[in-house]
Amino acid sequence: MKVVMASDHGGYQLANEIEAFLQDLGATVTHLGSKGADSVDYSDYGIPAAEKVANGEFDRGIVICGTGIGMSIAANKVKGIRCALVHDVYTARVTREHNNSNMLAMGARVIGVDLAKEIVKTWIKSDFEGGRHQRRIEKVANYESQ
Ligand SMILES: O=C(CO)[C@H](O)[C@H](O)[C@H](O)COP(=O)(O)O
Repeated sequence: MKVVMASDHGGYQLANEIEAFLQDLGATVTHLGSKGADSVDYSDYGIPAAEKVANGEFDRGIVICGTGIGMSIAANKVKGIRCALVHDVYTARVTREHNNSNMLAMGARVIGVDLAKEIVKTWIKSDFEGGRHQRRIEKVANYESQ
């Protein structure tokens, strides 16, 4: 699986941990940055990451800022992106099964490294169930296309 990552100054430390963790899981990871403590704007990193998922260059995207909120809002502005802001293992699984989320957002100022790794592992390994959920995400996609 090819995964693109993005973070800002609030998320880069957790993002570095998650990048290594994803590689241990067997994923091919590209981290667009930012990778340091200098203050940056999450939109400058989150939107390019989302575009690379939307255009098929990457299978999934993981974006991390202080809260995860800015990154998730930015990513979800890109057509075709279903970015889920997740801070627990249950919704990590269900957002794959029900929403077919193609991006995951987390807040490094909200959760710790161990929980973030559990969330990422669950999200990577869970599959979309289709059926009634396909109909629902299609309705969202149709609205997005108007
Ligand atoms: O959480 C975020 C956006 O939703 C960002 O990661 C920022 O860290 C947050 O907005 C705080 O920004 P600051 O410049 O570090 O105060």
